[in-house]
Amino acid sequence: MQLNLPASSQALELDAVMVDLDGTMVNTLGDFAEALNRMLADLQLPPIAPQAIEHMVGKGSEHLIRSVLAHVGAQDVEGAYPRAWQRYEHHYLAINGQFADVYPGVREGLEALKARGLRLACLTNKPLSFTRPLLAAKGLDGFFDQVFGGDSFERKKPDPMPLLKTCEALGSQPARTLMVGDSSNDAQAAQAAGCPVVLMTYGYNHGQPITAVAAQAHLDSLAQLAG
Ligand SMILES: O=C(O)COP(=O)(O)O
Ligand SMILES: [Mg+2]
Repeated sequence: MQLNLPASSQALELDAVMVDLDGTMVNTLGDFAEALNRMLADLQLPPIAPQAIEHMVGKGSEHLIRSVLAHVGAQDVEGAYPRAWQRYEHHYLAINGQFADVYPGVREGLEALKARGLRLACLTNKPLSFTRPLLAAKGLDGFFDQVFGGDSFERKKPDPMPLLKTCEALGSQPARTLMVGDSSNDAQAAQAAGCPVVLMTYGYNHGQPITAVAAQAHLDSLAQLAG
């Protein structure tokens, strides 16, 4: 089907859409802050502010934990990492979704894409064991034919591998499969995979303006895809 992008003369010929999770569908900064600060308390390390965490989200949990340990001045990041991961996983699963909200327009946008007969996948760098319960808790799980996390494949976004594997699972050509994301990781992966990409302006992009990242469109709400 054809998808017309707002503020663009471009129409995309699509069979499927891959949708990122953190910063695109759900504002999970509160969950990250809660789980990370409980982890830091267990390790007897100082807390971290949510604004600092926002710049570290996007490249998966391993990268996030290492960045946080370095930020709070852990003496030996690699030495502290195994226990940090174990405490983080424990706390994240305990609070998953309690400090997180679905962004306005997400349900409307997903409903509109589904109504047009597009196959949908959730493709996130978040571990799959965190992803499935979060989608269910927010009532978003029913939209997706496929759900893949940062540990579903050998490599994560910005590598194109997760997108190519997801296209395969959806039975859709990359050029006819739209990536909807919020960060340069999504855009780089899409470009390398040969997928069109649209970027949401409200998410997390390592503290850099997302409008500086090339995309078919930059949108303030997923509901704009419904138009
Ligand atoms: O967990 C992360 O690092 C970010 O996840 P995302 O790919 O859904 O933005
Ligand atoms: Mg994201």
